[in-house]
Amino acid sequence: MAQSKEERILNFVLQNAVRGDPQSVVDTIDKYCSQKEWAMNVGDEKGLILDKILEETKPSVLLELGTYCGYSAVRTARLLKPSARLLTIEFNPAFAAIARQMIEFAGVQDKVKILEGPSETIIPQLKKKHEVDTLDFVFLDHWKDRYLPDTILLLDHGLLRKGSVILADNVICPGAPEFIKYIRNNNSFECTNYPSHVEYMKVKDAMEKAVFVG
Ligand SMILES: O=C(c1ccccc1)c1ccc(O)c(O)c1[N+](=O)[O-]
Ligand SMILES: [Mg+2]
Repeated sequence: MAQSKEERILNFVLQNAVRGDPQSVVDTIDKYCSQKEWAMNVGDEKGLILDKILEETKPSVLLELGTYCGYSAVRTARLLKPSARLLTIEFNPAFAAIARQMIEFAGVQDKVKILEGPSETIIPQLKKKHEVDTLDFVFLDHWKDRYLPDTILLLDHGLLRKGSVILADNVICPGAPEFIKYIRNNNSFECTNYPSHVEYMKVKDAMEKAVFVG
């Protein structure tokens, strides 16, 4: 059976990156996806914005929506303190299987747990089933029309606290207009926009940071 693009990305990493070295995994995925096949990783340019906000926030409990091949999970985990934990939700079982292998190869499996299934099902389970109190950091990078309903779910289930940071990818391309309209008009959030480009392309994109102020 023909290999999927995601399998080709994983195999390129297994053959070219250094086991246990998350930076080499990130760099190798960026090399493949910028030179061989485009893929929807947050990428090197927006990845530096993610890095900076993680280093400012120093989160202990993190949630990512949209694991894909595990690029941003590895990129995030490489910056976390040893006791920090990242929960990452992926709807697509094939992507989750690739990400699991990517995360294990990078050696960050002790910090990262993949939760397979729909975000609308898993978010309400975070407190009781996954022992989350509140989230310090949330990275939105899944279906763009889920950004707003899932943010509302996080609020409704008491998963945000004063200072919780939401970082959303792709608020220009493909775009998340309903999310942006809601979050920028809600006094419970302080928003900052970070202009950038779609990963591995010259097309304009941006990330939006929204800090929950209670
Ligand atoms: O929606 C797409 C998309 C649409 C069409 C074809 C390929 C990808 C996309 C593009 C860039 C992203 O950074 C990203 O996170 C996504 N996504 O699906 O979550
Ligand atoms: Mg994205």
